[in-house]
Amino acid sequence: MDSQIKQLHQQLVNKEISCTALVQEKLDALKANTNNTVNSLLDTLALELASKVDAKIANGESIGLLEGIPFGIKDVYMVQGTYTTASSDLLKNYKSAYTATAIQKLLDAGAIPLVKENCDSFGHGSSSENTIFGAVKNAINPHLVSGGSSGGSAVNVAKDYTVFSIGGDTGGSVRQPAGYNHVYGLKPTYGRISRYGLMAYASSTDCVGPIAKSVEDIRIVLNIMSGKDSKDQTTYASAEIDETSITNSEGIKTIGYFKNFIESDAIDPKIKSDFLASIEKIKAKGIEVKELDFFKSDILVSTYYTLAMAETASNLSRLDGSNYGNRIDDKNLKESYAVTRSENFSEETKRRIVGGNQVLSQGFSDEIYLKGLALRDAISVNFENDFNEVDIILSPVTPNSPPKIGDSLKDPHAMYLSDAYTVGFSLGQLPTLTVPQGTETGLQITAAKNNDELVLKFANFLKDTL
Ligand SMILES: NC(=O)C[C@H](N)C(=O)O
Repeated sequence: MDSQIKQLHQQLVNKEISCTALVQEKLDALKANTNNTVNSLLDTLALELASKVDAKIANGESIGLLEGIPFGIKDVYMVQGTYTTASSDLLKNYKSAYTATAIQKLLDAGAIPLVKENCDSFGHGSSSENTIFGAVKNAINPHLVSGGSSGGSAVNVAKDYTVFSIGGDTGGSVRQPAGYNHVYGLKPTYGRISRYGLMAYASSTDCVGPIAKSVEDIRIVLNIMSGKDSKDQTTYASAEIDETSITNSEGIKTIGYFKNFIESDAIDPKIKSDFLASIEKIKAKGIEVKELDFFKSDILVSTYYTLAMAETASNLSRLDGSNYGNRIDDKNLKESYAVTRSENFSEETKRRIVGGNQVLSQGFSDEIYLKGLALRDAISVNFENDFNEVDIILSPVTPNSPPKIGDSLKDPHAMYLSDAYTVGFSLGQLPTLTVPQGTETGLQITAAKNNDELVLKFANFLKDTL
């Protein structure tokens, strides 16, 4: 059985393991880990919840599928009473006053939260080095970065410290670290899962995204978290995805890939040849493959970063030390804001706030911000047209393999460019999943809006094909 959730559920029900022993084993592994995945452990809460599950089983009561299953949470989600630091100095002592909707749904289903996970501060980064808790090390090679921003979450899953983790994906933050650590990571259609209680980075592309070791576990967790929420007006009601509907490849006849992604000078030759070899295997299974034309990938990167920086400058303007966070007092209120923000935000976050405010300022906004919005519309129309021709768009997750620790900090521009294949699908608000097959950093499967089911279906097909 592929699904770790189902396997552990069976073991709990058969009393082959106790929930307390399972939780304790994972907490010990998290505590001892040298990959820097942990910002704070939720050990007291986790063990309390585990003993309740054990008591239920001992009483002969039935338990739900997620009951007693240990999971991790990227440190940008509110969980009442826990530290929620966004890996930043500014919020290093901040405790959540409420719980995010997506996390509450998992808690209601009985899943057990173990850890708030290390990540790039406020989601700003592609390497999980922009953090006050130390760079997260890759699960396969600790000299390399874990990817980001949900690096701690992907490594915890890869190392079996958590059964699944909840990352957040604005421009690739779930998919890219999932690729770098050889696990599955989904960015659902924007609005499928409520963002309430997810610390806002760029609100128009922020998505809650599960990371796990199988398509089936992604499906289970996605179903629990999905749904309309009155606290997030962008959410919509979606039908549950049934297990049997994703175990056949019916409905997938044609897939496409972007020629200029694969022909770009920036792509690592090995990633290119592995991708093209995967395409041949897919064709051999009777699927038609079309080459698609698209904007150059550097246009995707510049459009994404223009809008993401503008949105984060606006979202983070509330963090000035007056209501939350690590306030530093100075001569007067204005100076106190300035010192608090200058001292407590990282270099990367300040770069984005300054860039974002420039993009939004008078004299620049018409030429840059409004142009960014217009390009985003054009990109979305391009995708809609593509999905009239193909059922799925396939691409490598990244043009490059994971860099060495330290390299991304030296060259932020190169780091932005490494997001070339993930950010477009964020701008289009499309469902897109990383699978750990096909290239060194995995493949990315994308479908039309609200077609998350097709993405999971194709992932199962690829597992049997590659
Ligand atoms: N947050 C994300 O989705 C990661 C992306 N590299 C960014 O810095 O915006």
